[in-house]
Formats: sequence, C-alpha cells, structure tokens
Amino acid sequence: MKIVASLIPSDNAAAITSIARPSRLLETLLANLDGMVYRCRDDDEWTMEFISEGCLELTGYQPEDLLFNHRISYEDITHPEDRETVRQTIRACLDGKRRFELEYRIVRADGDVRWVWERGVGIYNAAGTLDALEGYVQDVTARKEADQALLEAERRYRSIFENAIEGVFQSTPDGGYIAVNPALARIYGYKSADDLIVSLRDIKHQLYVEPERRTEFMRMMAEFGSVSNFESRVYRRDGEIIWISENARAVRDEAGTLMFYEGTVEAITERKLYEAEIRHQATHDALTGLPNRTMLHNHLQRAIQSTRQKGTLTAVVFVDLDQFKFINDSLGHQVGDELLKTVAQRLVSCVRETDMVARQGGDEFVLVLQNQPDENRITEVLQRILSAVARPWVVGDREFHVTCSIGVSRCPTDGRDVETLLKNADSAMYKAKELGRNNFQYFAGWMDAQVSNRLEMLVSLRRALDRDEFKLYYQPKISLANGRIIGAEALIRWITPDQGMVPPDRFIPFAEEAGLIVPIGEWVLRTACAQNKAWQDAGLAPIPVAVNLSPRQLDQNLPEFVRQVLAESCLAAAWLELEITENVVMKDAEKTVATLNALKRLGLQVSVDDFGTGYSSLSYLRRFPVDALKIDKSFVRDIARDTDSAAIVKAVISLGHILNLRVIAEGVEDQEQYNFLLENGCDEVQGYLLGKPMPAEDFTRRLELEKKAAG
Ligand SMILES: Nc1nc2c(ncn2[C@@H]2O[C@H](COP(=O)(O)O[C@H]3[C@@H](O)[C@H](n4cnc5c(=O)[nH]c(N)nc54)O[C@@H]3COP(=O)(O)O)[C@@H](O)[C@H]2O)c(=O)[nH]1
Repeated sequence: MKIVASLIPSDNAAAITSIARPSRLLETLLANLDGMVYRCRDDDEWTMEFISEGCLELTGYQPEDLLFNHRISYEDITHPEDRETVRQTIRACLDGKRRFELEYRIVRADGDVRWVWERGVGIYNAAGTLDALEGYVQDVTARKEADQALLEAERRYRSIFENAIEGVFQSTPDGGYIAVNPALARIYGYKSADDLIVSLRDIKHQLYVEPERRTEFMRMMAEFGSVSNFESRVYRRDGEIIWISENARAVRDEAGTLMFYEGTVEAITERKLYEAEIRHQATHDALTGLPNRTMLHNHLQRAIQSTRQKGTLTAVVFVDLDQFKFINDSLGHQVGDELLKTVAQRLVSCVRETDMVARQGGDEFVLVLQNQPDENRITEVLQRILSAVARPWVVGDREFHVTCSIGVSRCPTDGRDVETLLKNADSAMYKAKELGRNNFQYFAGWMDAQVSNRLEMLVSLRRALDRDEFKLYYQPKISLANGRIIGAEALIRWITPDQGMVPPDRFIPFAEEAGLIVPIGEWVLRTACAQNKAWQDAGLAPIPVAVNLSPRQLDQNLPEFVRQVLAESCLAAAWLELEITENVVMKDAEKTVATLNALKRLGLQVSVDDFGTGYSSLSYLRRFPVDALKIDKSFVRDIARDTDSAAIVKAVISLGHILNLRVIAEGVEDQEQYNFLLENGCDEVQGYLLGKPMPAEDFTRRLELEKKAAG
C-alpha cells in the first residue's frame, strides 16, 4: 500500500464548507463525479454523515448502507491489512492540521479488492476542535495495476541486463560509456561495470585493435542507424586480444539528434578460432600442413592475374619423388609419411616466403614462384630443390637417399590458365622422369605432342588392348662365360596410331594406377610364352624368356594363371622366367614367399630385378625361392666413374654367389663395363652393347644367326 500524506496545510482546505445538505447543482456534480465524496466522523467506524452517489460504483454498496453505518461502516470496507496504516496516516495529518492523501485497498460488496486513492481534510470549528473529515475517494486499481506491470517489466529488464551472458551497453558518440552490464565488464576483463565505465573512456583507441573499426562503426551508424554482426578484434583490460561481434543502433531524440548508441556485444573468439581451423583444414593438407590442391588452384589463379597485370614471370614447379612408392611399399606408410613431411619442410626452405609450396596429393608437390626476374633465378631454385631433397634422410639408425623429378611451366609463356600451367608442368615432370629422374625439365611445346595428359592416356590405354596396340620386344641376355644368348627379356611396347611408340615407363605406372596392369600383364605372359614356344617349334635353341611382373599381379591367383598359360601355350615351365623388382619382393615378404613358392613349384625361374636400389633384408633373401639377382643398371652405368657403384656391383656378385644365385648385370652399354663384369665373375649381361630390345622377328634372326654360328 502506498500512503501519500499531503503537505498542504489544512488552513486553505478548511475553506471547504459543510456539505451535509448540498445544493441541487452540487448534487448533480457529485452524482456525476468519478468517485465518492464523503463527510465522516473521526470515530472508530469513520461513521459517514454524508456520502455521494459514487459510493455504489466504488464500493458496491448503496450510499444509504454506509450512512451512519446503517448496514456497514467504511472501516469495515477498508482492507483489514490496510486499516491500521490508513488510520495512522490520517491521524498524523489531522494532528498536524494538514490535508491527507493516501492509497490503500478496500473490499467491495462483491468481495472484489480494489485500490483507492483518497484525499481529505479535517473540518474544524471556530474553537479549533475537529468536527469531521471531508474528502474524496477514487478507484485507482487500473493505474495501480499498470504501475505494477511497469515495475515488474522494469525489474525483469534489469534482471536481463544484469544477468545477460551477452554484454549490453549504451555509449556516447565521443567514445565513452553511459551504462554497461556486468557481462560486458567480464568480456572486456574489468572488475565491474563501474570499473569499465570509469576506465574505458576512449573506445576508438583503448578498445579496438584496429581503431578504424570504430570509424567504420560510426560511419555505419550514420548511414544505416544500426550495425549487426559487426566483428572486430578488441583489447581486454590485460591487453589480451579477443574477437567480439556487436549489434547496435543509434538512439535519437524527437528532433533526430543523436543521443547515444546502445547494443549488445558477444565474445566470439572461440567461434573465430574454430572457423579459422575449419578454413585451414579445408585449404591445407593434414599431413604436411602445406596448402592443398584447393588453395593451390585459388592462389595460382590470383598469381596468373597479377602476372598478367604486372607483366612479370611466374613459374609452376611440379615436384615428384622418385622412389616414394617403393619406400611406402617396403618401409610402410608411417615412414612414407615422415618422408613426405621432411620433403615438405625442405621444399619450403628452398623458396621465399611469398612463394607457395602446396601438396597436390601423394608424393606430388607444386610450387608457385611469383615475380621471377628471369629463368636463371628459377633454375637456381630448382637446383636448390634437387640438392635439398637429395640430402640424406635418417629414420632411426638407417640413412636413406631420395631424389625427385621436377617439371616447370612458366606463365605466360607456357600457359595463361591454371589447368594448362599444371598440365604442362606435369608433362615436363614426366619428361624429367624419362630422362633418368633427379633432374628438372622446363616445359617445351613438343612435349604436348606426346601423350602427356594422364587422363587421355588412361582412356587410350583402356582401348589399346582391344585394338591390339601392344607389342612385345625382346632383349637378349648374354652368358659371360661364352658370349652366347642364354635368355631374353620380354619388354612391352605401345604403338599408338597417332603418337607412335610410347615407352613402358610412360604408361606402366598409369596402368598400375588404373588396375589395367592385370589384363595387360596377362597379355604379356600369354604372348611371351606363345612366342617362346614358336621359337622352340621352329627348331631354335631353347632359351628362357623373362617377363616383368607388376606388384598388382603378384597375388595368390597368379600361380594358377601362370599354370594355365603354360598349359595353353604348351611351353615347359623351365623356359619361363618371372622378373620381380626388389621392392615388390620385400613388400609383404611373408605373402610374397608363399606366392613365389607356389610359382616355383610349377618349375619356372624367378629373378629379382633392379637389385641394389631397394632395401633387401639378407635374412629374407635367403628364404626367397629365387634363382637370380639382376644388378640395377644405375650401378652398372657408373662402374668406371664411381668407386661406390663398382663396390656395390662386386658385393652383389659375391652375395648372389654366396646365396647360390645367378647374377645378371643389366644396362651394359660399353666394353669397359663388360670387362669389369667379366673380371668380377658376373654370370650374365644384358644391355645395348649386346643388343637393344627388338621386335620378335628381329630376335628370331638373332637366334637363327646364333644357331648357324654354333654350327
Ligand atoms: N610390368 C611390366 N613392366 C614392364 C614390361 N615391359 C617393360 N616394363 C618395365 O618398364 C620399364 C622400362 O622398360 P623399357 O623402356 O623397355 O626399358 C628396358 C630396357 O629397354 C632398358 N635397357 C636395357 N638395356 C639397356 C641399356 O644398356 N641402357 C639403358 N639405358 N637401358 C637399357 O632397361 C629396361 C629393362 O629394365 P628391367 O625391366 O629392369 O630389366 C622397366 O622397368 C621395365 O621393367 C611389362 O611387360 N610389364
């Protein structure tokens, strides 16, 4: 209950005269008053001597019911909880001869509780003794309820303001705060809302990390009257930088003059970090942390644009590791991953910060070298890359050597769009592989004439078998004991209608990738067996023909397939030799031993190809059912120049003989190499010196000549 005691002295009010008998005019007025006029005694019942007609509407009782307490007294109508206070308040005013004014509750005839406002005055006689009280009572329930609702709403809003998780503020255009809630103080690292308001007086410079954000905030407020999701970096009190998002509006007076800004602040650092992480993941390679293919494409796109505008030179460098597949297969993916990470770091160390090193996938990296002054500078970088990648690489207590092949295309010379530049760099890289690996090649127009697009190659390869485009060449193997042909290696050739002959190095890896190597390998085996049988049927001296096997062919079905092919061609198994590269033998050694044993049971021969380039374990080698080791041509090539190569060749020959294996040296190109191998007890040689791979018809003539010479 709200009690308002009037401060107006009752001397003036005393002018109100007795209204025991009001005039007619007054009666009309009183009857139409919105409330009740009364005159009562100062007794325990507030006995009414006069009461206007408004009594009925106000209390639900007829005026007669209350007059002289005929039916009920006003004291009884007054709400029991308010009676005492009403009496005390009126008493105090009467004692001080002041007008009284108060609000309290009454209980109407129908039991309804209503709020009333009462204003009255004491009526004194000439002797100054109180005669009666006169006053006016009005129903103010509606206003009271509205006030209550307003208070409740205010309380609720204050609670929201005080307890909100978001920061709430009102700030002035000159950069101070009028009001902030505790959450904003917490977000900005202040002890309390007051601490923030007092300490932070220059929002532009004290709060924003980039003060231009405040300028932008003000500009948007002036232009649009509000900002939403306005993200900025701000300083907390201790100097820590966080991200916030603001939603705010400008508050203006009726004349349109800006009064202040008000809005909310949300701390979004975590979201920003998460978004940055997601962006990073979408654009970076998880293993090496380098930009991925997507980012490379976007970056290259921009680099091309800038190259065009500035008239500069940009190089797209395709780097492919030479022995990666082998390392992955023989040493496992974990080691392969470590190698990729090391290579990634080394590549980054070779270029400027403004250049990009991206991982395209697998063991392929692409570098974008922008704003190059000339080709010499690009070449310097390429040389740095070759030596960086070739630096020994240590895993545990073992040291490895890896090289890479590099292809380069230049913008604008070799292409002006992303696809062309990447395709041409890729073609140049394949040329580098063909030219012996561990080198770089700049793209040249003629490379386009070859089947350089891998996708095209795969499509063409798929058709090649049906169109009978493959051919087998045969290269002689010569006995060092007597210089005679003691075998042949079947080597596939692809004669395409438009590109001519495509060497196996260019398509075997794709065939392996696409799984086409299995049908191609089957064709090779059938053709080689059939050809060998034809030579035998022609009366030529029988020799074993060696066929190369790809890793994908070496599964448990292979022995059965070989058995079938031998049966179909009627070739005795002794005249078939299978060449398997060292890394394939070592990969999943247990499984390989089982397959090799099954093959050996057929009666054929098995040799380990490219021996020396891999990491054969001696203990495994002892257990493998193989007949021969083929020393890789890279060692044979350097026999005369490089003492290490010469030592390796000698060691392999000794090792082979200790293990009771034949040793064949491949890639013999000159007499010096031949003599070295002869002197060091090698069993067989193969190479251009003794005969290049040749079509079956030419090989037939070689065999016929041999037969004649043998007499
Ligand atoms: N899975 C299969 N792989 C095959 C098959 N046919 C060939 N290949 C493999 O492709 C690689 C390249 O073969 P190719 O271009 O035929 O090269 C062979 C010889 O021509 C070459 N060679 C022989 N002598 C010399 C020489 O004196 N100098 C020199 N620079 N190169 C020479 O060596 C290749 C034979 O190598 P290898 O197999 O290691 O004995 C090659 O890896 C083939 O294996 C196939 O049908 N299936």
